[in-house]
Amino acid sequence: MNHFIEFRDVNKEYRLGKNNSFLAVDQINFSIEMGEFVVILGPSGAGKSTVLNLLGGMDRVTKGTILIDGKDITQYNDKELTNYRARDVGFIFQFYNLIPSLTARENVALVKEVVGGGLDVDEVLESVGLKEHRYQFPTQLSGGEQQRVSIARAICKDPKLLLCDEPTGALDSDTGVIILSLLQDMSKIGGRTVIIVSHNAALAEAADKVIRIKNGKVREVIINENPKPVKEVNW
Ligand SMILES: Nc1ncnc2c1ncn2[C@@H]1O[C@H](COP(=O)(O)OP(=O)(O)OP(=O)(O)O)[C@@H](O)[C@H]1O
Repeated sequence: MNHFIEFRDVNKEYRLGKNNSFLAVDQINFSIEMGEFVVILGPSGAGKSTVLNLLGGMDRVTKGTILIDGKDITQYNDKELTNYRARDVGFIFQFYNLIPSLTARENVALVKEVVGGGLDVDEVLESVGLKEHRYQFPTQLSGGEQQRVSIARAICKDPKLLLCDEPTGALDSDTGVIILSLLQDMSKIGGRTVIIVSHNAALAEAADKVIRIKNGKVREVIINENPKPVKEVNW
């Protein structure tokens, strides 16, 4: 069976000075199917963000293969990797990285302009509940609203996958639930592949697949036959 995403024996070693190195990702194998809502869990320093960065083409493996939709991204040259990042991956981070001098709408439209193609900006803003706020600047928006802008920015190019690194890390828990619910809908209703890195083990109940990482290794992969809607999880 061909998987949408496959990590095969992936290592990431960081060089620390001349004679020292650190294996942040140690022989990792896992697969993800198209449209899955996946959470990568693990303690601080486990290697979660490193895995996400390798998946998003922001960093290169030391060894191993990463297949995305049948293509081995570890073999991409710099230009191919830049194109992959720009067209195929939507990133959502803990801090929203919005451009302060642009309105919500302009922040989203800018990405579309750079990448080309994609979805209608106003429809995307409406789908994340920001229609009324689209002409406001980031400082005039709440944290949850700013994160919605960053989600709109990530999905407007209609990427193959959405990668989210602690997307609720800077939000209060009620707002966090709303954002996670929106991300779950992106997968359940929108059919997108959504991968979230989190410390929050409660999120496991809502995921189709849970990948637990510790000390750079996959400790466990759990497939949930009946994931809960985020709003029904006991946070
Ligand atoms: N550029 C780098 N150079 C050296 N070591 C690094 C580098 N980036 C990450 N590491 C190390 O790799 C390990 C894994 O880091 P990573 O950020 O992937 O962990 P994490 O599970 O995402 O942690 P957290 O939940 O705290 O963000 C850590 O011990 C970190 O110090």
